Amino acid sequence: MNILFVSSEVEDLAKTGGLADVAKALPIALSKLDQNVKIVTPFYRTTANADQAKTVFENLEVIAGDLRYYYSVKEINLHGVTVYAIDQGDFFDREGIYSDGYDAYADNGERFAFFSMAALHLAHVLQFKVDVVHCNDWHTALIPYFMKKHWHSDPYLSEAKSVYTVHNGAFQGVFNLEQVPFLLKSGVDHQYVHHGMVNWVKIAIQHADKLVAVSPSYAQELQTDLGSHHLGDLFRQRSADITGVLNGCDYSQWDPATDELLPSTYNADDMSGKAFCKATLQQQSHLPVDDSIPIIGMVCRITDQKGFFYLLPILENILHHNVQIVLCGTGDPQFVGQLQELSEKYRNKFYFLNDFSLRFAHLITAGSDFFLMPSLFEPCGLNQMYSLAYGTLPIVRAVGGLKDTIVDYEADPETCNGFVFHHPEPEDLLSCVLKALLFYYEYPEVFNTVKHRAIKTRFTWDAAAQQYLAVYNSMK
Ligand SMILES: Nc1ncnc2c1ncn2[C@@H]1O[C@H](COP(=O)(O)OP(=O)(O)O[C@H]2O[C@H](CO)[C@@H](O)[C@H](O)[C@H]2O)[C@@H](O)[C@H]1O
Repeated sequence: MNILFVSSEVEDLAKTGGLADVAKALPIALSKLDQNVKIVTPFYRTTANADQAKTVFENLEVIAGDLRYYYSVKEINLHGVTVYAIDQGDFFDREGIYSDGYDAYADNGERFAFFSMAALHLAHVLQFKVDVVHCNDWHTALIPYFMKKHWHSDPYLSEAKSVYTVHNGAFQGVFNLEQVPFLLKSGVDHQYVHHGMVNWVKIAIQHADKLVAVSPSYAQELQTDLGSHHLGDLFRQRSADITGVLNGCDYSQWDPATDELLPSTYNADDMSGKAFCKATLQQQSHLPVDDSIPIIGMVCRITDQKGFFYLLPILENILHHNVQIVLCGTGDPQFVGQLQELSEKYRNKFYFLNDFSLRFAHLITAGSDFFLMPSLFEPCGLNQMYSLAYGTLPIVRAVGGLKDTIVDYEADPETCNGFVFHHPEPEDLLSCVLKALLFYYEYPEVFNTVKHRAIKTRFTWDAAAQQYLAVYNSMK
């Protein structure tokens, strides 16, 4: 099949979160299944590996009404998969990807409406006869609509079907139409405009041939009022076309046996290197180096989604116990401020790195005993899979993909691989963390057995790619 995979971020090139991990690993896994995949993504100022990019087209033009937009295309080889990076300086040659800091760029709608159309235009320019256009999250959510409205008689796109994957349904691309000249001028049917506003994800739900959620539980949750980010009615109307496909874990990047970012590698048969990683983590976090103290690690965007509003009220309570916490993340300035205050107050117990650091993320994953993900919602979650692979036991809320991947000790001692709580409330979270700590101190042998079980768990991208292929084939 000829697959055009369109994503606003791709790991190794540009990344702010889990979408990037998927946009690299899934196309590579699909190409290993002999599919012809081409990735399209923006060429940002911060795009890494830019030195390897070669310009393959210049001065291409897309038109929206009387507006003309010009762009070039750079080609990059990503482990055998061709990436076409849309180079449009006004839109993408900036400090950040979506924002300069915390505030989103005011013209994000315009930037990604253009990008979505340019991705389709590029398929035409390449004379790539597309079977499936696979779009991801709000940035590319207009694509299924553009395909029907503007490309229905194009020789390369007229027979193409569209798949829309929901990685995070909370971000819906809601814009005032007046502030998106590209969309305004290219024409949008009036039923999608409410009080001057357009919700791109709503349009994708109505126009994509198939919808995929990044875990089976999230596919269910999207069809409930509570878990659908207010889109439940629309998702329910498409229930026959929604599939849940659990993301995989990219073990070429996340395997403690081969991880070049770690001070010491280790594997299930010899986990001594993990203790060295723990000591290094304690050292780099300016915490007492002591193997007997359990470390709870966290790596994430610091947002409501990740549960900070009910973690913060009990963080001090956790810190009163014999434990260390290491957190690496960026996000909401208010949460960040509170976390910084706490880390100063508990210098010997809590280290907070307010940064985006791949190296430190790997060190936390390897050096911690527990990995905390108290998410309010979690479409799939990747870090719990990474931490399992490193023998680091996840403490998670039973939601979305966390529910599909982590089994609590009390639910099933034979298959358990972590600790699970249910209600997004401080008390529930606290008692789960304390239970995990008790387990660490009181039952070291069982803890060890579960660690060994965790490190052997596998969630492969091959399995996920096979399921996506089944979705693509179902549209033929
Ligand atoms: N400060 C930091 N330093 C270094 N690395 C950092 C970091 N903060 C985050 N990361 C990395 O970014 C990625 C985050 O992935 P997640 O899947 O956990 O969350 P995200 O909410 O972004 O993704 C959304 O899309 C993905 C993909 O489908 C879903 O799994 C998820 O549930 C959904 O919310 C991980 O690779 C993590 O290590």
